[in-house]
This record gives sequence, C-alpha cells and structure tokens, in this order.
Amino acid sequence: MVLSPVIGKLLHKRVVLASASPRRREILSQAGLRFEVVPSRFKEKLDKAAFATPYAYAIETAKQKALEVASRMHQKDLRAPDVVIGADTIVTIGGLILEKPADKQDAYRMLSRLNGKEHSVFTGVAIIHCCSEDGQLDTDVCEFHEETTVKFSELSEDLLWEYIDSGEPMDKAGGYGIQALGGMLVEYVRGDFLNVVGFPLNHFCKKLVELYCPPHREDVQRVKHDSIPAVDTFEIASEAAQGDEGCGPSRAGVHGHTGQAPAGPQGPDTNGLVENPPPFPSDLLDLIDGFKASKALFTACKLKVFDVLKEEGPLKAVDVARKLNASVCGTGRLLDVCVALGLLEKTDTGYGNTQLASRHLASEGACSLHGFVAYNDEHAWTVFTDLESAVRQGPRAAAGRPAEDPSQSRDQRLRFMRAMHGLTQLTARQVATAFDLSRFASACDLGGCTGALARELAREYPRLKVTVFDLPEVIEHVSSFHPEGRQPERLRFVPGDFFKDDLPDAQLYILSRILHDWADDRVHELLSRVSRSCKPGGGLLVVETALDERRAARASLPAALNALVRAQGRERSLAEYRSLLGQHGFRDVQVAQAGDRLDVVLGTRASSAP
Ligand SMILES: Cc1cn([C@@H]2O[C@H](COP(=O)(O)OP(=O)(O)OP(=O)(O)O)[C@@H](O)[C@H]2O)c(=O)[nH]c1=O
Repeated sequence: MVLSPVIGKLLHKRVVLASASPRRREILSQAGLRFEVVPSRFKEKLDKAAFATPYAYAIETAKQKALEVASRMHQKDLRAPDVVIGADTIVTIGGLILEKPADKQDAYRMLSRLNGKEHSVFTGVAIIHCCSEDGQLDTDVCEFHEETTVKFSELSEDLLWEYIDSGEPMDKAGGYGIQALGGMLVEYVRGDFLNVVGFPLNHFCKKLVELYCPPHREDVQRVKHDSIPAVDTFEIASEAAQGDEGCGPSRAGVHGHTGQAPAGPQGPDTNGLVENPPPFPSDLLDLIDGFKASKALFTACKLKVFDVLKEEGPLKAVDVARKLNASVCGTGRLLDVCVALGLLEKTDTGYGNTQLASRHLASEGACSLHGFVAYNDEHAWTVFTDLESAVRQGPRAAAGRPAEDPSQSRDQRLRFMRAMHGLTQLTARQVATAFDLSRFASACDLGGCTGALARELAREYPRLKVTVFDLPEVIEHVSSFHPEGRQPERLRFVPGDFFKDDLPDAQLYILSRILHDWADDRVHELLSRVSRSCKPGGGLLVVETALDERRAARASLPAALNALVRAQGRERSLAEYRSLLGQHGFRDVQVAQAGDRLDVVLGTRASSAP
C-alpha cells in the first residue's frame, strides 16, 4: 500500500537506493517506496575541514555516494536508473564529526564524548534524477539535510562497555543505534527520530512534493511552509502537474524552482476559487496495472528465473539471459520488474531471489507454488479473458471441473494436480490442526488428489489411517508427486468416482476444496452419499474459502469469479455450509479458520437419518 500519494509518484520509476544501510532500506520500504538497493562504493573520506558546516559535509558525501552508483549503473547497464537516492548520517558534538567507529576503543571514545550531553545528528540526502542522452549520463541533483538533537543520560563505564560488547555500535554513526539497545542511552530527542535512525522520511516527502507536485500559486498561501501538505493539497498539486505533461520533476522542479503550474482540469471557477478535485486514484491505477504484475510473475516462473537464481544467484542480467536463452534486454526488464514487485533483490553482484521467491516460486520444494502459478498462467488466464461472456450469460453449465473433464489431456490434468498439490501443501498443516481430530481412527479424503492433505493428517495423528479417494486418472499420477517412493503405511489411494462408486469406509470424511466446484443439486447429491456412508458419531470435514463478511472480500472474490467462468459451482457463505451439513444429518457443526484464506467446518453424524 502506498500511504503517501507523493511516494506513489516514484512507483513507476526505476528508483535505486545507493546505500548498504538496512535502516534506510526499511524506512523507505515501509513508506511504500519500491526500489532496488545498490550500495555505493564511494569512500567516505572527504576532507571535513573543507566544509563550512557539518551538514555540508554530510550532503556532499550523500551526493557522492549517489553519483557513484548512478554512473556505475549507467556504465554497466547502459541504462541509468531514473532516480538514485543517497544519504549520509553523522553525529556532531563540540564541532567534531563522528562517523562509524573503527573498533571498540573508537566506539568507547565516541560514546564517552556523548555521555550526559546533547549532540546533533545530521543526515544529508541527495535525490539524483538521471537521464541518458547519446550514451551520456545527465544528472540533476536535489539535496537537503535534517538535524535532530539527542541527549544522552549520564551513563556508567560498565554500561557503556556492556553496550559496546553487544556489537551494536559498530555500523552506526556516533557508535549507537537509537532504534535498538542504544535507545536506553537516550534521555530525549528533539526533532525527527527517523533522521537519527538514518533517513529523514518527513523531509524527504516534502522534497518530493516540491519536485513532483509544485503547488498552485493560490495554494502556496494555504500550505504552511514547514508542514507536509495534507493529502488534498498533494492532489491539487498533482492534478495541476498532470495537466502539465504528467506529474514528474520538470527541469525547473528538480532545481527547486516552483513556477506557476497551469490550472487543474477543473480550473478556477468563476469566482476565482479553486475547487477541490477528487483524490488522486493511486490504488485504482495499481488495480488497473495489476494484470501486468501477475503476468510478469507468471513469465518469470515459466522461464525458470527463480530456479536459475536459486541455484546460481546472484547473477547479472546478461548471465540470466544466457541461461534462459532469452534476450538480454528483455531479461533485464523482466528482472527489474521482479525487483520492483519484491520477488528479486538487486545488489552489486547481480540479481538474487528474495526468500519468498526461493521458497514459493522455484519449481522444487515443499512450499513451491510453481504449479499453481503455471495453472493460473496457462489455464485461468485464458479462461478469465472470457469473464465478460460468463457474466453476461451466467455460469457455463457445460464446463466440468478440470480434473473431471473427459476431454482434458494428460498434461492438463497433471498441471491441475501440480497446482492443487502446491496449494494444499501450503495449507495442509493449518487444515489438519484446525480441529482436534484424534478421536477418529480412519479418514477418507474425497477428491484428495495427490494426498498432500492426507499425508499431513497421517503425520499429525499417529493413529489415523487415511484413504485418498479420487478418479483413476488422477490416482495414476500420484507417485510422481512423492519422489521419495513409498507412501506411509497408514495412507492408501483408492480410485473411484464419488458420484458413482461406493465410498470407502471411514469414521471421518473430508471434502477439501470440492463443494465450491459444484452446483447445489450436485452438492446435495454428494453430501447425501457421504451422509449415508458415515456412521453415527462419525464426522464430515469441509474445507473451503467461504464468502464471509469477516474476511476482506478480496480473498474470496477471485474464487467466486473462478466458479463463474469455469464451471457450474459457486462459492458459499459459512452459514450456507452449516446449513448444508445440517440438512444432511450432521450436528454440532463447528467452524474454524485455517490460516487467513481457508475455513474448516466440522460436523458430527447424528444417529437419526436426515
Ligand atoms: C545515529 C544512528 C545511526 N545509525 C546508522 O548509522 C549509519 C550511518 O552511516 P552512513 O555512512 O550514513 O551509512 P552506511 O550504514 O555506511 O550506509 P551507506 O548509505 O551505504 O553509506 C546508518 O546506517 C544509520 O542507519 C543507526 O542505525 N541508528 C542511529 O541511532
């Protein structure tokens, strides 16, 4: 989520943070900025005596850090980033500038100097806009600084040494970290706290407003000079700038000149007053662009970008391109988009997977969603292009559930199984433990596919014997999902059709992600078959993503559309699932959540027939 519309102005630019500081990275990403991190190689050795003030030194260092990264990236990629941000934090006391301590003794000297006194923390920031023309890098520099006063308590030698021995001081200006243990040393802070931590976010936002959204002349009087304009003021400014070739730093803007912007689309009204235009629809624009992000993820998965980087990363774009047998330029763009989407990280040594990507987007691994991504790319994507006709004509009654569509090819079936396998593995433990199922000695997972949930149940309940019941053409492929060979002894696979064949005997029946695939008449048919097979005291466990007010509609609505475009099924609310179980003779119906996407409903078969 982008909190500040002005941060949103940078969303579609290639932004680079020229800093190795984890604090800067955190502050800016928490503010919603998307950026790559390329630590600067600039040596912080400028002659301090040559600067009139400590902050002039910090600003110049910040600028040199950012310029070094801009020119290195320009030379390497022949494509400079749009914006490079550099920063430098220093601590000053009695005219002395303290940077990061060289060793423990140095940290001790610094902390002793600060002990019991007030000092200033300055962060200099440089925002560099780059553009390359005819292979030449052209830069516009915008710079500023922020000062915060910090007072240390009187601290004992022991405490100082204990703090130094914690290791915390070594990578921090002045030898302390106010955001962590070092906070204990501090009596008070005057000014921006984040400035001490390493990045003056508030001042940075004000600068972006100056750069990207120069205000109307009329608004200048309304905006207090020392405040970040309220959101509506951003919007007035941004609308104005949009009228002027989109909202970006005009050359004048970059140099800090805020000339008169043309009136917004609505212009001044007849009384000469500016009407407030509606808020800028950043979230809506993100939504409109959403499909591009999905497709980038799908494509990177399909090309096995995450597999290559998991095995051999970090790698440069050119090396990834070679391994993928793809164009260097196309690969570079895709990798950058993946960085912006938070799937990859970019450092000096090249592109690497984030933990998320290694865990879920590489094709192997217990938590891999690679199959689910492929299913969405190759199947759901195509089907969803037909959403309009599904909405116009209603659900396509002829379409069957993928696993049961007789026309489905072996490859399609395998793809569907891979998707279900990944998704089920991800949530199997949460489902298995949503209720205490230890009272059951046997369970049958109807439509249990590759047995991902069944295995987890067998693992969780050492007494439980689990049967997976699914179509023969599904069971046939099960072994390829369990390369380690033999299934656990308490797990067996039985081929069959739950609408036609006798259901295997079990004390507990499970219908996980099955009912939403079917229309009401088929659901009743299936539940009455389960009810007839289930002995009094036995159970039925239904796992679904229920349509429910309690959950943000976001999580369940795509599934509702799924049912519309794909089959005759539909999503149901928890009340409907409860009622369905009740109608088929299940009592004491309880509901639990499995993670934030799944609901688990458990009913006990009553002794009297429904
Ligand atoms: C006073 C204080 C400083 N810091 C950190 O001190 C480093 C300053 O060094 P720098 O040279 O400005 O940055 P760097 O870490 O060398 O990174 P780079 O930008 O690559 O030069 C930055 O990390 C800051 O967060 C804290 O984390 N907490 C505090 O309370």
